[in-house]
Amino acid sequence: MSEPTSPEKIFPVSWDQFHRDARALAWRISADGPFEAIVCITRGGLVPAAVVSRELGIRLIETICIASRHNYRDQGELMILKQVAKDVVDKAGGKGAGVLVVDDLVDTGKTAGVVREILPDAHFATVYAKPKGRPLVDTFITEVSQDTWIYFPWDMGLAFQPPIAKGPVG
Ligand SMILES: O=P(O)(O)OC[C@H]1O[C@H](OP(=O)(O)OP(=O)(O)O)[C@H](O)[C@@H]1O
Ligand SMILES: O=c1[nH]c(=O)c2nc[nH]c2[nH]1
Ligand SMILES: [Mg+2]
Repeated sequence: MSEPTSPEKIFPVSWDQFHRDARALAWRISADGPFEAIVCITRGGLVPAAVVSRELGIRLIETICIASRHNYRDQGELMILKQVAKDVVDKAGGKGAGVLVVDDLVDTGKTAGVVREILPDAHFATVYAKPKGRPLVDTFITEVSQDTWIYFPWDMGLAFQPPIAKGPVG
C-alpha cells in the first residue's frame, strides 16, 4: 500500500478510543454467541481479543500467528508462523463453528482469507475494516476508506505538534 499523504487519509486511534471500539465490538457480537473459544490473529488481534474475552467471559484463547508486513507498511508474502492448535479446530467440528476470530483490522482481506480457509464456519470480528476486506468479516465497528492508514496506539507515542499557523515543517 502506498503512503497516504493528505491528513484526512490518516486515522490515528488513541488507547481510549480503541478500548471503546473494542468494547463496542464485544457488544455487537454478544448476540451471535455463545463462543467456545477466541482465535486471535497476532499481533494486532491480541489487544481487542483481551477486551472481547473480558466482556464476553471467554477464557479459552488461542492464537494464529501471521505476519504479512515485513517492512512496516509494505505488504509482503504472508507467513503463518504458528497454526491454530488442533484441539481448538477439533472442538469446533473441524470447521470453526462456535469459534470467534478476532483481529484489529481487515485491510486487503488477505490475512482474514487465509484464516477463513482454516476455520470457514468461525465468526470473524475486527474493530476496523477497509472496503476490500470487508466482505471477509462478519462484524466490525468502523469502516475507513481503502487509502486510509490506521495508526494504532501501540505504534505511537506523544510528540510535539507544531502550531497550525506555522504550516508544514520540513
Ligand atoms: O487485510 P490484510 O491486508 O491482510 O491486512 C490486515 C492485517 O495486517 C496487519 O497485521 P500484520 O501482518 O501487519 O502484522 P501484525 O498484526 O503483527 O502487526 C493487521 O493486524 C491485520 O492482521
Ligand atoms: O497499523 C496498521 N494500519 C493499517 O491501516 C493497516 N493495514 C494493514 N495493516 C495495517 N497496520
Ligand atoms: Mg495482524
